[in-house]
Amino acid sequence: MKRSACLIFNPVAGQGDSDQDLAMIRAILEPEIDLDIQLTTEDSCTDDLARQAIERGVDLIIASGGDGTLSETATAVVGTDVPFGIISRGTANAFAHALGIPDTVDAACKVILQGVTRTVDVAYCNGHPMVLLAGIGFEADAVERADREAKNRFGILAYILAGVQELRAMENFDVEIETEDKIIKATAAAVTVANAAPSTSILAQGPAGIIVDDGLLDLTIVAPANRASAIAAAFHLFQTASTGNAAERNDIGYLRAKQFKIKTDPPQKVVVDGEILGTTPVEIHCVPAGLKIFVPSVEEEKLPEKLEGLPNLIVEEKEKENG
Ligand SMILES: Nc1ncnc2c1ncn2[C@@H]1O[C@H](COP(=O)(O)OP(=O)(O)OP(=O)(O)O)[C@@H](O)[C@H]1O
Repeated sequence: MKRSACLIFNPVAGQGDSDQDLAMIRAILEPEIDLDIQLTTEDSCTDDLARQAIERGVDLIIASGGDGTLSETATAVVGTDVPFGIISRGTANAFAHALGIPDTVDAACKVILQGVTRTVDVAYCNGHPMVLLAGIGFEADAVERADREAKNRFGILAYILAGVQELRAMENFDVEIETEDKIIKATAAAVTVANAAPSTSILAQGPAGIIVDDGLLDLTIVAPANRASAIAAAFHLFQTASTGNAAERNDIGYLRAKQFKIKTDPPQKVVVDGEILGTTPVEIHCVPAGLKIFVPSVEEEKLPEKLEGLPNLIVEEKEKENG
């Protein structure tokens, strides 16, 4: 019997041709999966569409759109044991990048068909499910500035432009961070708590590598003294993300914990998985193994290899051993 899935599809996400994207998704998935296609509208509650489908007993939930659609759908799937498929068609595609899922429609569909799942941690921020990260201060303002119209016109540039604008108006705030075993007070320009993060979320990159199934959250504090230091700190974080070495500057701090209570003076905006959630204070705690997602099978990853050009080269493929 075919598996059943609810496909939640945002027809206005990203800059691609959504009719063509939907046709491709149907062509790849429908031979093996019965699709109940739900198109989102400007005012539809995407999470409710997913919740109702789960109540109807669908085998999987698939979301296709930008990070907004994916994060709203994820809130309904968290804690349900229903596997979640991601077909990313947005601007930044942070979900796909953070979770190691391809960001092209056909490759993402193939991952779902392969059926390999992985259980990852999630978190709750003031009771709201969070798969990626919470940004307090700087990042929150940058997200608010990258509006729909700008994203349509400039794509990923909209986020960068918004970030640069924000950098000019950077203001520090006092922060108190309480974990399960300590209280930290400092001055900061941005505080980011990540469960998972793509390397482009540079403000989350204090620690070397964020692990999505370790039962812990990674907090990064960025506290540059002036605009020049802010740019240098941003560049340093960009490097930590690309090299895998932890940050070493004095104006960057990081720690891991199961939970964080964060207060700021003055109150700061909070963005969770790309959407403005409200303002500080926040309480964020990790829920180990809270979400089951489709991921590429390990065999699919091409191991680095270069043999061409060796003298007298012969390569024979062996038959695959069982197990
Ligand atoms: N049919 C629709 N018409 C207009 N707006 C819609 C429609 N469906 C969803 N939306 C709006 O799209 C927003 C979510 O967009 P989403 O994040 O999926 O795409 P995006 O903005 O292109 O991606 P990214 O966040 O990566 O830039 C929601 O705010 C929702 O109100």
